[in-house]
Amino acid sequence: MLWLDLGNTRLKYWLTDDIGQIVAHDAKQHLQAPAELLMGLTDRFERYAPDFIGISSVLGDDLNVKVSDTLSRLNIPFDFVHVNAAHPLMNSAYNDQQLGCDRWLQMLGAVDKKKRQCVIGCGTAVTIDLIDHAEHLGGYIFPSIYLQRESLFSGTKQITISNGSFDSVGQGVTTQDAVHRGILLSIVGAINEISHRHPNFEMIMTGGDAAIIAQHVNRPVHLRDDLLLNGLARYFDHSKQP
Ligand SMILES: Nc1ncnc2c1ncn2[C@@H]1O[C@H](COP(=O)(O)OP(=O)(O)O)[C@@H](O)[C@H]1O
Ligand SMILES: CC(C)(COP(=O)(O)O)[C@@H](O)C(=O)NCCC(=O)O
Ligand SMILES: [K+]
Repeated sequence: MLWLDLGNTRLKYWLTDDIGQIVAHDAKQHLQAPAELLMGLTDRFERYAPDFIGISSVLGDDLNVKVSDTLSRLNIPFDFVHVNAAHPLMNSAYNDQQLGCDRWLQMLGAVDKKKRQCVIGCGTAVTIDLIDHAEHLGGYIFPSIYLQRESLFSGTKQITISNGSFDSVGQGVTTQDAVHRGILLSIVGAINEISHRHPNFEMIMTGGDAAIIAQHVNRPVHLRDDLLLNGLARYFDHSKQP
């Protein structure tokens, strides 16, 4: 099986064998041209010869059509995930016409009827979702580190910070540090606030920036970079069962 996760910044793929072990995987910035990036991967995908391609996309219909056109050339069956608020594994109070497919699949990959869970996606946006014994209560969306830095750059005259590392939440004494620590604090502060409000929820984090952010959260966090993959596998496994 080949699994694709089309996020707002990066295209991720995983190739799994018939017992679900990951055989190959990669993540690449698609620079808002995912179909073109995919074109460059088609011969590799053909060599993999998967029997099915399962796709999570938050890129919208126009890009999804271009992705479909590219994949159609491979003669490999593929399908996009559609959010189902009444899925047997998890019921959601969220508007399922609006809920991002990646948020839903990350939850589907983690959901456990016996637990209260806080699932945090650290991608282009940071998403926080609360699941109480397999009931999705809803969640939060806010800009992640690069989006926040870009908005300061474009929204102010004197802040022209465009690179640097997000590695501390200590107060800064230069613009460079005040910007990077302020942004990280805004994200970590929000997560710590949600964690404080829901002390008995298990904290689970995924996404490209999970490792950077988790280390500043004031409670143990389960880092799961396979969460969306697990959700894709559960979704398509479920859709096959009678
Ligand atoms: N402007 C940028 N410069 C460098 N890295 C970036 C930039 N924007 C995003 N990234 C990186 O891309 C990754 C995005 O995470 P990912 O979970 O793949 O997001 P999405 O699912 O939204 O595509 C993160 O590791 C982040 O550090
Ligand atoms: C919130 C998101 C942009 C996160 O996407 P990502 O950061 O993984 O690219 C995505 O889940 C999305 O487009 N959601 C639709 C709006 C909603 O979930 O309410
Ligand atoms: K947008």
